[in-house]
Amino acid sequence: MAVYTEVSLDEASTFLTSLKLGNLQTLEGCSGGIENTNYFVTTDQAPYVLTLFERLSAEQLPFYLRLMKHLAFHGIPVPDPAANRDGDVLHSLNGKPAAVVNRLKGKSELAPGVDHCRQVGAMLARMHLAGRDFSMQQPNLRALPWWNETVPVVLPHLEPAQAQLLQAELAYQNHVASQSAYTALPRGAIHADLFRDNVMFDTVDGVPTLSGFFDFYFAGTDAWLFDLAVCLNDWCIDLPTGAADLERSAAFVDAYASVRPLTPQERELLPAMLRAGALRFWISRLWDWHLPREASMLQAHDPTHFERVLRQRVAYPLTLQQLHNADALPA
Ligand SMILES: Nc1ncnc2c1ncn2[C@@H]1O[C@H](COP(=O)(O)OP(=O)(O)OP(=O)(O)O)[C@@H](O)[C@H]1O
Ligand SMILES: N[C@@H](CCO)C(=O)O
Repeated sequence: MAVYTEVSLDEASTFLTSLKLGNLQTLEGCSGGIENTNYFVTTDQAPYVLTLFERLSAEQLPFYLRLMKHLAFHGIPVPDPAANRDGDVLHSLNGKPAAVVNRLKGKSELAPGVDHCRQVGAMLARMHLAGRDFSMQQPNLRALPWWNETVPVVLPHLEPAQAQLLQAELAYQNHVASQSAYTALPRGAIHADLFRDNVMFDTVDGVPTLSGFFDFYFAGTDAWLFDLAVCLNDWCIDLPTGAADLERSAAFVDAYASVRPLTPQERELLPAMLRAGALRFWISRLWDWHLPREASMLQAHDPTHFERVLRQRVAYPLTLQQLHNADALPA
């Protein structure tokens, strides 16, 4: 259940009218999601999603909402936050920060094939390029400094072999981050959490067609390659084992590179960033699992999944040369 703050028909109607989004027709609490209160609403103009932010601070929200607005303006299919007459996209409803965005068509594809990966890869690159002239900056709040802070907190909860892997990987990532190749990685606004459940596909003429990226609430400014690695670790693996699926990985990377060719440093650091992406979600899942926040509404995800992914990425580093048509990738 993802309605933590009730909104009545009258309250929603007044709110939507004030944003000039039309006359309310339906209001339905959305059962998906665990972070925010979401309502699907329809007016005589269009279908929308009304979100009341339960945990994110009003300090961080403008970055996420402005980024979505910027990307939507540049033709990337992402929810476009509605602005009031002063141009503000962050509103307030029933004591909570709130936003209204257009509702994306379709549904998530939780068992993606090669063609889904191709579409997401190409759109990810388009999104990175579209973010180049976004003027706001916010660090990725789940990056190396947070890993260094959080690893000591979760360590006491681990088995010795897990603790050893976690510490060794953190040391390795600190080393990678000190290298000149890492500093030279192109950077910009990244989604940072573009898993299968944060992308929609709609069926157009019988063909599954990407209809949007959403849930930008871990977005930040970071290496584009990290975003690509996070995606490969979710879209292009065998979920039960965490092993890379080479065909889907090649499709994803080729499609990405056909829009934005990878730099030599990105090609070099792909295996290291795949490990970084696995480490990031292993740490956050361990943190949510072992240290649930008081009155938390989060249902923690299984941390051992990302331990498996990390072990796979360490044991079998995925290089571009391994991908079937890696030679054809632009350098
Ligand atoms: N703009 C949108 N268009 C269509 N559906 C949406 C949109 N935003 C959210 N949804 C739907 O609402 C569900 C919950 O949204 P979202 O994932 O953003 O919630 P959340 O509470 O932030 O949760 P979590 O981080 O757990 O995924 C999504 O799975 C999706 O089905
Ligand atoms: N995608 C994250 C959850 C946060 O949205 C995970 O699978 O751990």
